[in-house]
Amino acid sequence: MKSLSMEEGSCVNLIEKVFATICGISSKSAFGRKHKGQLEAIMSVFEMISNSAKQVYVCQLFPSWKWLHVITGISRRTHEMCREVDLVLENIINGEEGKEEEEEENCLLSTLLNMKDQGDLTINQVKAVMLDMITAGIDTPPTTIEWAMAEMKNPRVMEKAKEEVRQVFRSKGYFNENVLEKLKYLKAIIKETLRLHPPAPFMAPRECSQICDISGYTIPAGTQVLVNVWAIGRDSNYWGTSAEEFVPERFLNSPIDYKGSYFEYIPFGFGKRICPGMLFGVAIVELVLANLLCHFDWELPCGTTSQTLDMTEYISSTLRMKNNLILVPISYNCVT
Ligand code: HEM
Repeated sequence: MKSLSMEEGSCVNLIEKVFATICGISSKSAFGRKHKGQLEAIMSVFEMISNSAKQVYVCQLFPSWKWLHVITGISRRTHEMCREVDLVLENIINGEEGKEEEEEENCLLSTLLNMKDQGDLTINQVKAVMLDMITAGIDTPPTTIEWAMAEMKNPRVMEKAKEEVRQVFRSKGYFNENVLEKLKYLKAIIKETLRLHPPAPFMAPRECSQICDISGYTIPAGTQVLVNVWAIGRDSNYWGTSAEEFVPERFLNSPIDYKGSYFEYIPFGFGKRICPGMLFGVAIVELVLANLLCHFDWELPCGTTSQTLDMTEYISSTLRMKNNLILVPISYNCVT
């Protein structure tokens, strides 16, 4: 977590800071020790895909207008982007394949390449998994961290979180997977953040396999269906009169988890296509937040108060804060 060092007392664009750290963690587990040389290539793939995901295409609403893609040049641009992404992935993979045996290590890419050598995967499947890791795994944890820190504008929540994190750090001297288990309130904060601000508010689209009836509406077979996780998370039928408020306590002593078996709470989706990076993603968010809260006090910049902090949402590749969260870190020595 060295890259999380902050300049005392100056304004910090939190998501930018956290993004770089998480990109490093994710690409290290995907690409191993050599990830540093690949970071730029990985980021270029991420940029290309997320820029294309930001576009709204008319034929998503009117599928019979697909010809519009051809005459407006969208089809051509999409093919060009795919070729470019493919080339970058090819270069990353060739770099890994060219490694001497003693250089090989236990990262996702080398595991996938071993499977490919044994005939269990094709090269296109290897590329597809790596692309999934980059596109689905890099943006979601930083977005969650930014929203969690913004919601902790409530001093009661912030104080309680800092107290818990610092107490645990004092008794252990570090954070690892076992120590994170003790951070019950922090875990509740993350759950509450994902309830109000799910980074993927519509999950992956589903296709209706047979005609069905929902609340009097007939949904024909083959219809693309989007599940509105965001609206479900704010529905007062499930969350009561405080549905719109940030109250982490609702998750203390609650059986609701991330596994998609409580349909009122599905920030990681559910069923066959539930997020495969769930455990990894939650661990990253917990680890980064624990460190931020342990080693720093946080203030809003001059002129901003918890009432005026802009919490407007913005749909990009994930559901982000429209205006990045700017905070002022004050170093805190939690050992003394
Ligand atoms: C806070 C962090 C994260 C959140 C909230 C999140 C959320 C989601 C959601 C809602 C889906 C769609 C699930 C569905 O439609 O049922 C998804 C899919 C996916 N996620 Fe995550 N995710 C997170 C982190 C990660 C990480 C760290 C990785 C990789 C290391 C990852 C990899 C994936 C992949 C590959 C898919 C696509 C699965 C498929 O299409 O079958 N996610 N994620």
